[in-house]
Amino acid sequence: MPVSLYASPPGVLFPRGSPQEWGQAARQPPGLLPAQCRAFSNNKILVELDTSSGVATMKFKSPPVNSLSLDFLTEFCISLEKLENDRACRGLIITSAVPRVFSSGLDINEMCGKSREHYAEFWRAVQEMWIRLYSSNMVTVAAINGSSPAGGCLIALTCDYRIMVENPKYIIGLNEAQLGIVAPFWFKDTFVKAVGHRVAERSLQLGLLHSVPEAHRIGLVDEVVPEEKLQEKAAAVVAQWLALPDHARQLTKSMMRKAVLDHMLAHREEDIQNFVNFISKDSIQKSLSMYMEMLKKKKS
Ligand SMILES: CCCCCCCC/C=C\C/C=C/C(=O)SCCNC(=O)CCNC(=O)[C@H](O)C(C)(C)COP(=O)(O)OP(=O)(O)OC[C@H]1O[C@@H](n2cnc3c(N)ncnc32)[C@H](O)[C@@H]1OP(=O)(O)O
Repeated sequence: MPVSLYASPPGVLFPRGSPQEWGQAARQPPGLLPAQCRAFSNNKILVELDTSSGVATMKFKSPPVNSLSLDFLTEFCISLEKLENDRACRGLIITSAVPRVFSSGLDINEMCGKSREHYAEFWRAVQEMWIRLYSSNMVTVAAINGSSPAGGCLIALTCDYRIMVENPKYIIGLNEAQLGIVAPFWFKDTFVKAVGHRVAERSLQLGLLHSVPEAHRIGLVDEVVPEEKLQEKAAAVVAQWLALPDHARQLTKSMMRKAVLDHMLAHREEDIQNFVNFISKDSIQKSLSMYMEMLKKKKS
């Protein structure tokens, strides 16, 4: 019997309507998947569950860069909830269906020129995503097949294990400082837990985006593999973790993560207010606009 780490985290994010309705239309037609495979999909995420192994693969499919918009976060949380509640699912591999990018992090458009109410709703969705993934009963593995700055890196850090594809063009890190913004305390805590205080402090203050070998060296990613080996390696890692009794692994995970999770949950509303006040400042809005301009110029 799975042990609930945080039974029913606050589900304020979800739209009304039956979760069963969601994704039905996008189900794979019968015959395309092996009998032991179930799939559901929405606009931004595809999930395939292999019921024989108990492992689901979640693929981000929101081009051009899998940015974490409010819609994306909502669909991500609904997908996580469906899997968490599915007794056939014990492990989750998160990866990208978009070439060269795992996730570009929070959608900057959601943080520019919007109302305070919108910022609050958006930030609650970011929190919800992290709470669900960080407290998941499932074994979670990030199969990072592209660049993964800021919020993208947070998703990877929130998993139990990170495997990244070796590619000189890919980068990963919490680069918020480069945008003139600040990684909130629970991004920082998640990062510190993975790489230690000194490495995290330097990386966060400088807003570093690490190459793949460097990310491996500092412990930001656990393993580096060639692209063609990624899925096989991720499946092997999940199988290794799932070989342990669920209750022992889940309680250990809960114990290791409790302090960080409790801290966040205790300060959740305050964190939303801090975000809204911070992001509404003219100076921050200007920094974000300049960063978006810079991204666009880089292309031309
Ligand atoms: C006192 C304390 C108070 C606490 C307050 C807390 C505040 C904390 C606030 C927020 C935390 C923020 C977290 C974040 O995640 S911010 C997002 C950071 N992300 C980035 O910096 C990544 C930016 N993107 C890239 O570097 C690249 O796009 C890439 C490496 C991911 C991919 O490169 P490439 O394949 O070359 O694609 P393009 O650069 O050409 O991009 C294509 C297209 O997509 C747009 N775009 C890219 N990233 C984003 C994004 N994150 N949001 C929105 N849009 C994005 C890009 O502009 C291009 O658009 P187009 O020109 O219109 O095609």
